[in-house]
Amino acid sequence: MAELTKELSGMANEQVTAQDPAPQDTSEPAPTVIVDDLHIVYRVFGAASDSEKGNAANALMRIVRRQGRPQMKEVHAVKGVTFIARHGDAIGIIGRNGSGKSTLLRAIAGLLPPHKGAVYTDGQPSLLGVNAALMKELTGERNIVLGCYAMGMTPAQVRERYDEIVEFSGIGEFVQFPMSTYSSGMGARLRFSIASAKTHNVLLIDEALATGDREFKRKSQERIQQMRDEAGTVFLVAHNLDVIEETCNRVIWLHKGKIKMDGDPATVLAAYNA
Ligand SMILES: Nc1ncnc2c1ncn2[C@@H]1O[C@H](COP(=O)(O)OP(=O)(O)OP(=O)(O)O)[C@@H](O)[C@H]1O
Repeated sequence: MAELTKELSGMANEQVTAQDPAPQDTSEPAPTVIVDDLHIVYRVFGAASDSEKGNAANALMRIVRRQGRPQMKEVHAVKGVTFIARHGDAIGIIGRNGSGKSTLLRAIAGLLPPHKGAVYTDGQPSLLGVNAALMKELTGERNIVLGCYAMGMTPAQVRERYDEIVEFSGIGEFVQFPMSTYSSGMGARLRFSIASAKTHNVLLIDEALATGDREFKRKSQERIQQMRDEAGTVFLVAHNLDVIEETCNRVIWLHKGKIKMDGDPATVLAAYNA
């Protein structure tokens, strides 16, 4: 990994950096995530070609002609992204809708195969997203237990952390109700509480804090800080730039699948808002 780090720092890249990279400092924390010239391409089957789209007559003709083979379209969502994240980093990822933020997180979590390039991670990253896999038809209680098992906790560890998870989520007696009865904010809070009950080397948070209220936001920011202190790395995608500014020590700005800027929050957010 050290060799790759050296190699990457020597690589030419077109990204704008807000601050000059620090000279090689041997006391720098070790890398947790290395993203090396990553390209992610989605293949959408059944998509219409550009000349055919958006036309009801064309759609009808396709049905009448029983056109068998669907068209395949490619969406190049991440285009040559390169960066290194280190222990103790909290990295905010910002950018317009469709700029590739969620795709990048999913690729770091190992859920999307690179079309080109690679992602190297220290341990298995955990992705906590708006659609994180909790089961709506099960109660909060059951989801806490299953979620903790899914993160590799033992029954004894689950028993030990259970009350704290419920307390942190603030969902109270709703823990006994199916998650389908929760508001989106309650669901997001429970997901964050479960995910943060375990120390992660790399935690990826996709908009999960967006729906929490002010009190929950404060608590979750403290929890993220605690994870950083325990030398984990946290990635945070949020449209709420205040959350990014208050929580992160570094911000990556994605634009049309490429890194437009990478640096300290004040500088990058100022440029983004300009
Ligand atoms: N499952 C998918 N299949 C095909 N294309 C996809 C898929 N998911 C995302 N895309 C496309 O990839 C590009 C990047 O999407 P992505 O969701 O990563 O952006 P984002 O920055 O997270 O957007 P938002 O801020 O709206 O959440 C977009 O053009 C989107 O249409």
